[in-house]
Amino acid sequence: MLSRTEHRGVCRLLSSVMSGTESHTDREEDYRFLHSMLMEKKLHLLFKIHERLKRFEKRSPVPVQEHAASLASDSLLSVHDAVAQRDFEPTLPPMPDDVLEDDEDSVKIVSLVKTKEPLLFLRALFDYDPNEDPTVPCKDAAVAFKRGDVLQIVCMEDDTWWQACHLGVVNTRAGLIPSQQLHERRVALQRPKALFKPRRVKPPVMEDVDYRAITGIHIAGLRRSFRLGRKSNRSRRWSTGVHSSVCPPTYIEVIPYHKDPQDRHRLVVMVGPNGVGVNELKRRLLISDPDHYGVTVPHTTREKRRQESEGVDYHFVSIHVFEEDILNHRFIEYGRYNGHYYGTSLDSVRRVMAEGKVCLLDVQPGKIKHVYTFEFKPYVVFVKPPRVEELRLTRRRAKFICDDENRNFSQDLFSKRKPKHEHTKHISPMVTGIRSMSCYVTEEDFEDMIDSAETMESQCGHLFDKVMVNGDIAMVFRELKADLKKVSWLLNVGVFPANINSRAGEHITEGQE
Ligand SMILES: Nc1ncnc2c1ncn2[C@@H]1O[C@H](COP(=O)(O)OP(=O)(O)OP(=O)(O)O)[C@@H](O)[C@H]1O
Repeated sequence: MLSRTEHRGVCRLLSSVMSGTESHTDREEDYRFLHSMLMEKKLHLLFKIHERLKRFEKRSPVPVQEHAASLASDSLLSVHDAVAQRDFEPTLPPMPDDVLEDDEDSVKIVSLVKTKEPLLFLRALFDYDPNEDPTVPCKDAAVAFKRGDVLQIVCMEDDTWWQACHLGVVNTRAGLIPSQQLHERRVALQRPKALFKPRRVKPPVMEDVDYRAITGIHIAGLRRSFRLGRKSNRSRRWSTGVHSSVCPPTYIEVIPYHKDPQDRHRLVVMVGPNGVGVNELKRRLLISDPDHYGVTVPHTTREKRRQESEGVDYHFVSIHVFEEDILNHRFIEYGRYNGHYYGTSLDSVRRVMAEGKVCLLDVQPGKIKHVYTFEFKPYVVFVKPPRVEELRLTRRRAKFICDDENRNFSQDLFSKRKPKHEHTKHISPMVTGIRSMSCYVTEEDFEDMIDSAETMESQCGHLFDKVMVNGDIAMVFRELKADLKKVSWLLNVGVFPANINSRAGEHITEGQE
């Protein structure tokens, strides 16, 4: 901007120019042209530059270098040459020979070059509060966020501090956030402390070597899905040694996802520790809208019972067919119980989705990867327990219900629990003819649940789209239902495997995790 005095000077000069030219411009349009040209802002700036140079000249500057002029000319020429030879463009690899041998008339090679410019939205996988960070260069210039928040990245040039703003927040401003590298370094420094954190470690339970890997319990018309090994020695389920090899969760790239009316619903995967309430929530969703929600029908190699129907209770298949499906990676998870195979297939998920329903799938966190594909676009809900005080309050009357088939299994599992009624009917109004027993949960189960949730979160937290603390069941259910109605979700892309649908269904034998 010109200063007031400079502006006044320029105006005076220009008006004198104008008055001087009046005698030479006899046409109105010439006059207008000259007027607009002389009043141009750029011209004023040129005057200003000229003024400055004149002032600089008066100081009789000495050349910094003797050859500055030739250097300037050299650099100018080298820039010229780079532009002329299009040197600034990325170098493409040579055309592969075999392509040229093909019968194709013409070949077009398209190369997508990713520059350093951020394209991304990131979902934060940890909480950050600049007020608690003594290393932040300026607290006011930093952005606080909670795990799960989606951040729009503005600049990633600095290795330590990136710039980002919250997505979808009105009047949001960009600010500093710790870079992935910085957060990883910090976690690595804290890790030794975490490793020495006292944890309850239980000795392995020998009976579990032959534990029943599968349940098939009716709960309100839905068969309990195969969380294989859920009932096993829980201290072993999340084996040690994983922490040391896994990078700490930092950020994950996400893309906006808008469901078109003709698109299938995304698969809803629900995970959580034993007894936290995953099935309870599934059951409530199903009852609330059976036309909208559906669950998978499992496969089994055991004999069909009188009261059961093919394709409703199970898909009854031969051992040969089942094993072939295992080899062809058709199962998300499978296992053996009492010498029979049980499993949840990818096709059973597809079937529910093809009916236009939201498929509710309940798997172990370790199996999420089998459905983490563009086909299923899973929305992963992690159900975690509240603090132990709230658990005690809310679960005082909660029971684990098992039918006859799983009674022995249940007795193994909950050996510490005292069965209240040996043979009571299921509380579910939709279940008939199944004798069941119920067991009260113990303090130890609560602790297990909390421990297990912590481990799941630290190991698979980056896969969770939604974390729900299951305290007040009515409230949690309302929140979940509202959440699942949202049409515009964000899809994690950072975790999609390169080879989609390649290998599903890891082999799990009895007692193996
Ligand atoms: N928020 C809650 N408040 C009170 N009771 C609850 C709550 N959530 C679940 N329950 C009860 O806790 C018991 C266990 O719940 P549920 O069967 O859904 O657990 P789960 O996560 O499916 O575990 P598992 O797969 O090991 O059976 C059930 O009796 C259920 O009704």
